[in-house]
Amino acid sequence: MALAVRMRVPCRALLCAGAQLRGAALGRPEWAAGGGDGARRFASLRVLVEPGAEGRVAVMKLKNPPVNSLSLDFLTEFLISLEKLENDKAFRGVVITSDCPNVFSAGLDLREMYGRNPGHYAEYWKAVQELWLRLYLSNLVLVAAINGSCPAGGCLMALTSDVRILSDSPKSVIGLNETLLGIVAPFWFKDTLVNTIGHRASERALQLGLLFPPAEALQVGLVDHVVPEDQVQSMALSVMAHWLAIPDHARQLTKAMMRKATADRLIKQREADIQNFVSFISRDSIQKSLQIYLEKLKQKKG
Ligand SMILES: CCCCCCCC/C=C\C/C=C/C(=O)SCCNC(=O)CCNC(=O)[C@H](O)C(C)(C)COP(=O)(O)OP(=O)(O)OC[C@H]1O[C@@H](n2cnc3c(N)ncnc32)[C@H](O)[C@@H]1OP(=O)(O)O
Repeated sequence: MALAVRMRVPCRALLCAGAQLRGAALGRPEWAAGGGDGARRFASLRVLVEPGAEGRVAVMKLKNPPVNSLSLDFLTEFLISLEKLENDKAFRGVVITSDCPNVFSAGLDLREMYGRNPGHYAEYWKAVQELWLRLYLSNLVLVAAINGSCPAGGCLMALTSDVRILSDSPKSVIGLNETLLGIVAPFWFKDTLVNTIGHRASERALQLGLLFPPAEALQVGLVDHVVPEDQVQSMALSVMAHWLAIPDHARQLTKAMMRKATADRLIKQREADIQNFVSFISRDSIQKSLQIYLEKLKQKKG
């Protein structure tokens, strides 16, 4: 337990203080309790939290339409929700899934990284780091019920979970496709992938910006199960029951033992990583790549 306590992420209080302020700015500082489960069911604008099973599992539904892009407001609300669950001793596991049809998450919000100022980029990147650290080091059992497309930052989020279930649908592609946008996956995205599928498979996947369809994602070990779309959540809850059969303290210490060194690499150089991001994303050539990519996304419709 001591290790688990030591692993708590630094700067969390700072970000959450900022998060509450941001919540106030949104005019929605309070969590709305509702339903028969009282305080156990709560929601912000962009994250729904519902009881999953036997009162010890929560289901977090990402609800940032149309594509669950990880905007700064979304990240803030997600982090507050997660902290609430971490602090509630009743919860031992969380299933993370999407409330948006056909998309788990479109990844980082490109509008947060395009045409803004360095201060904004720094604030955004700090929130992205915080999301990864909080999820990667979570004491809870996390199961990603990936019910749709899961590129880049969406894939990173899924990779922080202990288990990944992917829906068997042509839309459900998953991977770190950053190179396709003309950008580079940061080292801690890469580390998380390597820890999941190994070095050679990661090298290929990262350089080519591969988005794996379900059968290939399963084969390479990017996901643990592929099931029909309507069974993703029930499978997630059934896998969760298996993981919850293990005593928490032993499982948490083992998880920490497996993940701490990877997390520490970022923790030791958070500020430098922010500065790297700001200078990289501010380059004219990178802004141009993002502009072209955003235009392509728009044209796809018309
Ligand atoms: C030297 C080392 C230095 C290191 C520095 C590190 C730098 C690296 C930085 C960051 C890493 C980046 C990580 C990321 O996550 S980048 C985001 C990658 N995401 C994607 O490529 C997905 C893009 N989206 C799609 O492919 C599709 O939208 C879809 C498959 C998810 C869903 O398709 P569909 O249902 O058909 O929806 P639309 O495409 O029509 O989209 C609807 C709407 O949403 C907008 N949109 C889509 N994705 C995003 C996004 N990620 N951010 C913001 N907005 C997005 C899209 O433009 C449409 O908008 P509209 O036309 O205004 O309606």
